[in-house]
Amino acid sequence: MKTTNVRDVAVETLLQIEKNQAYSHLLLNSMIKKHKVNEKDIALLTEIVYGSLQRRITLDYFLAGFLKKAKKVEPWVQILLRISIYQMVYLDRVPERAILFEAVEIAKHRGHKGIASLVNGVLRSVQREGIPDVEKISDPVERLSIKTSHPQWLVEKWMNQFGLEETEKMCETNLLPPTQTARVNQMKLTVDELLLDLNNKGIMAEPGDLAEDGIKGSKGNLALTDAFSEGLLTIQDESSMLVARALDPQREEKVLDACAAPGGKSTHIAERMNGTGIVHSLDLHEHKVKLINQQADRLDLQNIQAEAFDSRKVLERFEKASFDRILVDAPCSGFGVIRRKPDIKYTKTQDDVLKLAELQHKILQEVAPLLKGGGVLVYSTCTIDQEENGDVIETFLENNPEFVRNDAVKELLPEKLARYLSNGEVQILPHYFGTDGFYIACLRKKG
Ligand SMILES: C[S@@+](CC[C@H](N)C(=O)[O-])C[C@H]1O[C@@H](n2cnc3c(N)ncnc32)[C@H](O)[C@@H]1O
Repeated sequence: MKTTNVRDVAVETLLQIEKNQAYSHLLLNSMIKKHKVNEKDIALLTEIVYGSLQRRITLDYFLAGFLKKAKKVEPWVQILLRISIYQMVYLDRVPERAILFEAVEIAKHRGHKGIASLVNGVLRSVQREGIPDVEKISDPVERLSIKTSHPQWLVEKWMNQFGLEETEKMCETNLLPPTQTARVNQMKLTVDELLLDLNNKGIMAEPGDLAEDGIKGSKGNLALTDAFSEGLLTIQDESSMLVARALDPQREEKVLDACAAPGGKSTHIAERMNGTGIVHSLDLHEHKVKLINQQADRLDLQNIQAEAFDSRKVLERFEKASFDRILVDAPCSGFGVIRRKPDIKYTKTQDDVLKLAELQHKILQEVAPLLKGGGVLVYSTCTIDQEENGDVIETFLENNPEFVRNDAVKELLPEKLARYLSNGEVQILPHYFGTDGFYIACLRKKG
């Protein structure tokens, strides 16, 4: 594949993400397959797609001054200009001459000569005049929004929740590529044994930064290793690995995972139980249940029973007080995983947050009676939004006085986390440890 086409595939991918609100990671994978993008070009394509998506607001701000005289351009032209400016500003290794040439070629073949000359004109002006200095924007919300490409409403919301300094650090971290991490299947081997095995095979990996089950890989895709196919590891973010630790399932217990697909935490729970007992893994969507089963098969776990079921109706399916432990890893806005899914910051709205909080509350309320007295309930999300996290737990505890916060959870979680843990709950922000942003609350039922 010629490099020109890589940029064209980038334009097509970004156009579809915008038009169909498709998830960037899923769409990019299918475009790579469809256009048979070779190994060498995948890195550049990924960088251009993610980079220009991550910095969309910033790039549009850079472009606005140069597009002033042009009438509103078509979406594909805007995207072509964005990816070109992205490469000019953020990618040192691509010569500007090549960027301009290829942008003009794409404009010619997708549009006509007039558009090609507009694209050429805009990019040449950027080259000549340089981009505006975002640090000069005086309003702090607007400056942070444009500098780190997060919508203003989100920056404002986070500033109210965390203050300017934390919000700034978080927004900057959201622009960084995520570290590749995996969870070691400790039913089969230890972290040290797996690291030795990987390093012997030339795969560079080292212990994780936060979770005791975690490793991080520097080069190559851990999902393509023999260790992955042999069920020795599972791709998972380190903050996510803390959830099963907080739940602390014991051998032979009966556990409910109310929102389980694709099965990252169910399989961890099942591993922690050493393949004994039973984990009932529910998910609303039939097609996602298949993903849980695939992971359980790969890891050779016999103690997971996955089924499609709406957790808002579990009382029709299970008996009250029949579970030792329950996990609600709830559907959420995903504001903690913006590094991986940048489209989230442009598509999710405050209305979504409110609807999600309602759903989260309904699920928690429904599963609560299923827990035995003395049992543990863990609620987690991959968001950093107070309304979906602390507020949901606060309301749940008000409505369910038989539940209390389980501060003992701090003994189960890494020492490093202690300063962020209080009253059995922790909000991890992405810049604390370079992990996803995550919320975990651990509760106990009296009795
Ligand atoms: C955050 S994801 C779970 C991730 C999973 N625990 C893991 O670690 O791989 C939330 C899941 O909840 C599911 N979900 C949404 N509404 C649900 C409902 N009413 N009942 C059961 N599952 C639901 C979604 O399909 C989604 O797969």
